[in-house]
Amino acid sequence: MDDGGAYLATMRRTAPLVQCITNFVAMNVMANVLLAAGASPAMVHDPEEAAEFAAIAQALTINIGTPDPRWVEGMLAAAEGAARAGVPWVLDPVAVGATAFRRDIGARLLALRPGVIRGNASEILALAGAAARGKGADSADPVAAAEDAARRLAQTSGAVVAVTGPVDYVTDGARAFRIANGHPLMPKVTALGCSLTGVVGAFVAGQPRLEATVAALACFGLAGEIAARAARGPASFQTAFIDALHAMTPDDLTLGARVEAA
Ligand SMILES: Nc1ncnc2c1ncn2[C@@H]1O[C@H](COP(=O)(O)OP(=O)(O)OP(=O)(O)O)[C@@H](O)[C@H]1O
Ligand SMILES: Cc1ncsc1CCO
Ligand SMILES: [Mg+2]
Repeated sequence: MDDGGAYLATMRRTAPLVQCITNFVAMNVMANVLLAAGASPAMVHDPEEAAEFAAIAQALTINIGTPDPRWVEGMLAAAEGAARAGVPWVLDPVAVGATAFRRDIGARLLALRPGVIRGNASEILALAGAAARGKGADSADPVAAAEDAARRLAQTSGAVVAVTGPVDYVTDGARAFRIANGHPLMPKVTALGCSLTGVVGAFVAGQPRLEATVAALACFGLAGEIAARAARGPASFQTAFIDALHAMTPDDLTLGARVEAA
């Protein structure tokens, strides 16, 4: 797992169409982050078209950040459409432990077998059925506390599970990696995690799920490190982050990725 650049190069070459069902907070920044990374985002969520669109996308991502019943119908239809068409899909279970509504949505989506689940530590703990201390969309648990839950969730769901935070942890239930890239300004910009879920979708389109997810996380974290050098605070950081993602070459990623087997 020492050539993250190859996964970035393939993603750029194919420029995958990524269908994003995401929250109202994330929609604009997520689309811009995906364009900067080299993918083609499309925000398509209504049940009238979500399943049909999933069959023409190269990846689908579903984020439950600001749900309502009609959007949930669109999420379920899209996940089913993706499964029928063999399109990989990524679940971002925002604040899944916070309310009964979110727990129910999380369980229904999990039953539709996401290829990857990407969340912060509190979200992965809650989705796995363990005690979690999430503070709404923010994590209140350390990544290390969610590693066992992530491994179990990967084994029971068949998904690759990514827990993000200061050091990310990714597992398919058998193998696992830690990714040390990133910067403390990243959680100070809302929806960067949601945007990362989109980038994970772009990387897993047509590529092996575990390795592509690790490469996506390293790429995202490295862009954060580069952006921090030019930033004066969270607002200028967001701008610099999109620029850094756009400027990153496959060689930059291979040299800058800090990935270790766990
Ligand atoms: N303290 C930190 N230091 C370095 N990198 C971090 C830190 N916290 C988060 N990150 C990085 O920020 C990115 C987003 O992860 P995070 O866990 O904050 O997502 P999230 O909680 O789902 O965010 P949001 O819900 O706001 O979209 C990841 O690339 C992660 O590695
Ligand atoms: C702040 C916030 N609230 C619901 S979704 C979201 C974006 C970060 O997950
Ligand atoms: Mg999140």
